[in-house]
This record gives sequence, C-alpha cells and structure tokens, in this order.
Amino acid sequence: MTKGRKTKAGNTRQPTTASVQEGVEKLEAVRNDDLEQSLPAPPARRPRKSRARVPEPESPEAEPPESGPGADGQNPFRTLMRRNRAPEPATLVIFGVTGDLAKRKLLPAVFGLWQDGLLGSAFNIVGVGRQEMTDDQFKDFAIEALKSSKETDAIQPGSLEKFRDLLYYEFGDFGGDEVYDLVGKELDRAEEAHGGRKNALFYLSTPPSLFEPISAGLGRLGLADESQGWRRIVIEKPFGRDLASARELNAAIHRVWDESQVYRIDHYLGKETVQNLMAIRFGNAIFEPLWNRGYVDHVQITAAEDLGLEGRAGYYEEAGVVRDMLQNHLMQLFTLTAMEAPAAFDADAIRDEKVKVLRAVKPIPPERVPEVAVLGQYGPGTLYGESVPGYREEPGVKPGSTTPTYVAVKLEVDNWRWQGVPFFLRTGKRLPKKVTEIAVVFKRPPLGMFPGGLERNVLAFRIQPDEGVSLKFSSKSPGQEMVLREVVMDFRYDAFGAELESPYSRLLLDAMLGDATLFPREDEVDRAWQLVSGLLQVADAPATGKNAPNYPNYPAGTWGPDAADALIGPDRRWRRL
Ligand SMILES: NC(=O)C1=CN([C@@H]2O[C@H](COP(=O)(O)OP(=O)(O)OC[C@H]3O[C@@H](n4cnc5c(N)ncnc54)[C@H](OP(=O)(O)O)[C@@H]3O)[C@@H](O)[C@H]2O)C=CC1
Ligand SMILES: O=C1O[C@H](COP(=O)(O)O)[C@@H](O)[C@H](O)[C@H]1O
Repeated sequence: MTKGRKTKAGNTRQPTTASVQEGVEKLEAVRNDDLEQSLPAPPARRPRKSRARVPEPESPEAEPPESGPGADGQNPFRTLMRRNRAPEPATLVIFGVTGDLAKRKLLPAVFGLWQDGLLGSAFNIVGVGRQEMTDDQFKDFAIEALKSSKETDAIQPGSLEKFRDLLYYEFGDFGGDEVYDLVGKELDRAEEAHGGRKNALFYLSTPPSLFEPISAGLGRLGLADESQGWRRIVIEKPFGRDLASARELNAAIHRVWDESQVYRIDHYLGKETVQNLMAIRFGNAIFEPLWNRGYVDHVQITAAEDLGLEGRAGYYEEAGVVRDMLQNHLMQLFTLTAMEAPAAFDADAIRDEKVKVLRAVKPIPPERVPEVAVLGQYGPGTLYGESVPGYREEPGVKPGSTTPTYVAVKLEVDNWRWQGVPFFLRTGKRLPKKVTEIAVVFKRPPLGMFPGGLERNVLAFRIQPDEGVSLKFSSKSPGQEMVLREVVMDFRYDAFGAELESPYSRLLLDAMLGDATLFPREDEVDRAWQLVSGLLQVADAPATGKNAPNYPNYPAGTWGPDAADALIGPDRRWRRL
C-alpha cells in the first residue's frame, strides 16, 4: 500500500521519489567536534577549510516523476492525499479532553486535519471529562486551547467559528454508566445530523488507571458493538506499568474489543522521519544489502531531551525513564531498524516482523543489567548557560527519590542478520539538547591505504529536530597529498519546503481510516515489556542498603553518567550530537 502524507503547508507527500531525492542531496564538509577530532591537522600552507558542495536543493515539485502520481504534472503529493485519505463520516470521542495532551496536541491535530478538508463535513468531536461544563463552555475551552497551542496550524479566516460547531461535551464519573449513555446519545445525534452509520473513534487521553474502566464502560453500554458502524479505541501510553499489568490490561480490553479495534498509540511511530526509516530501508536497493553483520559494526539510537519534568512529577515518579521512553518509543525505533523486510507494507506484515526481532533479542534478567545497562538520574547543572535544579529538587519529587531519568542499554540480537552487532539505546532528561537519532555505524575499511582513511561510515536518521538523513564517509581532501577527511552527504526534510505535520495528526487519521500499521500490536507491547522487565526490577528495587543507586550520577546539561561511555567502549563511542 502506498501512502500519501499531509503537510502543514497543505501539500502531501509519498515515500521518497527519485526526483525528490536527487534534488535534496548536498555534500558538506563536517564541522562538528566529533569529526574535527578525527581529522588530520590541515597543512600549514592551506589555512582555508575545504568545502565540497553540490547544487542547492531543488523544490520537490521541480521535476515530476516519470510514472505514478504526479507524472501528469499535478502536485503528486496533494493528489495522493485527496484520493487516499478520506475517512467515512465519524465521531471522535476524546476522554480526558480537559487534560494537557488533549489541549496541547490532540485538539490542534484534529483541527489541522479538519481545516485541510481531510475529515469531511460529517464529522463531530465529543469531549468527555469529569468537570461540569456546558457545550458552549467546552467550545470556548477548545477554541482557547487551539489559540494557545504551539502545535496549531495557521488558522484560516472563519475556520475556528466553523470548527466550534462540531464540538460537543459530556461529563460524568468514568466508573458509572451515565456518561457512556450520554456518549451513546451523542452518536445517535451525529447519525441523525449526518445520516449514515454510527462510526466512532474513542480516544482515551486519561491517566492509565482509567483505561480499563472506560473500556469496560463503553462495553457495558454496547458502544463497542460494530453492528451500526465501526468502533475503535485509541489507548494512550503507558500501556501498563510492567509485564503483568500490561497483560491484565490487554485481557480487560479484549473482554470488550477485538484486537482489530484496538489502537495503542506510540506517537514516535507517527513522526515523519520514523516512517522514512522504512521508506529508505525498503524503498531503495542500496541500503538493505549492507544492513547486516557483514557491514554494520553497531547501531546507536539516541533520544536526548533537554527538558526536565515540566510539572509531571506525579506521573514521572511512578514511571521513570524505562517506562516513559525505553519500553515504548526507543523499542519501536529499534524494531524498525532491526526488523526483516516485511512481505508487504501493511499492518500485520510489519508488526509480525517487529515481533520477530523483539523475540530475537537476548533477554536481560536483573543479573545481566550491570553488564548491559546504565541507569542514571540528573543532579543540578547548567543548561544553555542557565543553572537548573537536579531531579530531586524538582517540584513534586520525593526527597531522595531513586527514579531514573537516564538509561543506556546494549541490546544483542540473536539472529543471522545481527549476530555480534550490538544496538546501543540511550535516552535521558536534562541532556545538553533535544535530539533523536538512529545511527547505523558501519565497519572500518579493511585496509588503511591512505592517511586518515580508516573512519567508520555512518548512516544517520535524524528523527528530530532538523529532520533528515546523512551519510558520513571519507573523501580526499583537496591538494597534492592523498589525505582523507570525513564529509557528510546530507538530505534535509526542509528541502520539501513544508513543515512536518504533528505525529498525532497522522495517527488520528490512520485510526479513523482503520490503518493500524503504525500502532503497536498486543504481542509487540508484551515483548517490549518482557525485555525491560529486568531493568525495571533493578530500577524499582528498594532504595536502601548496599544496592541503593548512587544518584544523582550526572549533572543536568551533560550527556549522562560516565558509565555509559564504558558501556559502549572501548573501541566505540557515543556520537556527539
Ligand atoms: N501530556 C503529554 O505530553 C503526554 C501524555 N501522554 C499520555 O496521555 C494521557 C493523558 O495525559 P495528560 O493529558 O498529560 O494527563 P492529565 O493529567 O493532564 O489529564 C488527562 C485527563 O484525565 C482527567 N482525569 C484525571 N484523573 C481523573 C479521574 N480520576 N477521573 C476522571 N478524569 C480524570 C483529567 O481531568 P481534569 O482536567 O479534570 O484533571 C483530564 O481531562 C496519559 O495516559 C499520558 O501518559 C502521552 C504522551 C505525552
Ligand atoms: O511520551 C513521551 O514523550 C516525550 C518526548 O516526546 P517528543 O516527541 O517530544 O520527543 C517525553 O518528553 C515524555 O516524557 C514522554 O512521556
């Protein structure tokens, strides 16, 4: 299945076309510290930095493809989007609509989709919360949320007023029946207004403790029944807090919903560049032959955050970094990088491959944790020139808390493709910058024929920010001598000339279209919990006695505990991003 993508600027795109690729590559001398260190000292007679360049990127529309969408001279991206991505009339029901996620991300994402004409006119949103509000008060609330969120697309004249008309609100106790009865009546009303079937997407944007009661309540009132239209449920993360609770939650959900109705959301899968990983791996012939133990030395997956707690201490103290980022987002990035090519680009084929590779990862019982993982917690430090408090000084954090805010782990994959190729995953809060990257680091050339030419090639997928893909390789420096230095061929997403859409827009639309490709399946989530179980046992162990962690073990504004360097070393080092 080929998919078009919607951008904020109103264009749509499909996975990489040759014309786009040709237009956006550029060759640039590398300037970051990491590489500078590996360069030979420049000859004294040539003080200028050499910069090899290819022409500036062209607009993606400059050259129409030879065949397929756009070959007729129309904008290929818009055509694809309009043709393929219109859901049936439906009602979106958001439980927890007064919360942070709904205000900052979900309402803006839905508004953007609607404003771009992707949700059709027969579409309604029913917000559900515990706070008493009239429809009008909710409409005001939602419009205010749209105006204040940084995620909201540019608002076209008159749009907000029309969007307001689509909004309704119900409130009540999520443990009782009444609120679900009211939601059912909203679906009846939508059916009367728009005709057709009573399709509904229920989005659970509430604390995880409410996932099960809401699912059960919807089931009790018959709202999961698909006889009058499709019914789907989107469940936010974290899906459980460990393997046992995730299994209980799955069982509870399945008492009401068939797996085909369940959409467990991981917003990293909605990020444009995460999807591009699949496009580049499986849409080109040149990468896959190298994507194995014969050529790859190791893989580094980094999700660094400069932010601290942002007022979420209540949640984070219970979760910690392993539950918050590793079990879901980083594991997803890992599976997409390591999985075999699926037989087709569809939900089951892709998810089958993801599960297979998760199964091939060598288990990490608690006794292996010291050998393959490093946990950390930030202390006071300096970020962007400003002093910032340590984790234990953040509002709402328990004194002496042992909640980890950093984790690095080495995954070993016991299959033919990856035997002996470690995958290093790291993520943490209050690191020096916000950057998410997957770097495939290749083996060194077998023979050092030239001075300076034994560096490892790196294919790096920058998930965010400055989304793009770069390939680092050695090239001859201009001059009489055969001296090599590293350069980077860099594809940047901004060459498409459009802002990237929010992952929530992508995933909401997919769920409304019944496309579960980018939503983790039950067995994936289960396997990911199994893999982090040993780490959780160590992280959650009582904070007293000789096993108590020596936290804080990295100052805010640094790249994490020193032990993480030892984990990846001695012959390898973390990329300096
Ligand atoms: N916020 C974020 O950036 C992200 C959030 N998530 C996930 O999304 C979900 C929602 O997060 P977030 O919006 O931050 O959460 P919030 O704490 O802001 O609240 C979510 C909603 O749940 C309601 N709620 C809370 N407790 C109860 C209760 N006991 N009974 C009825 N309603 C209740 C809140 O009502 P009220 O407004 O009245 O308090 C609010 O409407 C969570 O699962 C979270 O893990 C995932 C990724 C990022
Ligand atoms: O799910 C979460 O993700 C964010 C990071 O998401 P990003 O899209 O900004 O990279 C993280 O800050 C948060 O703690 C976590 O719950």
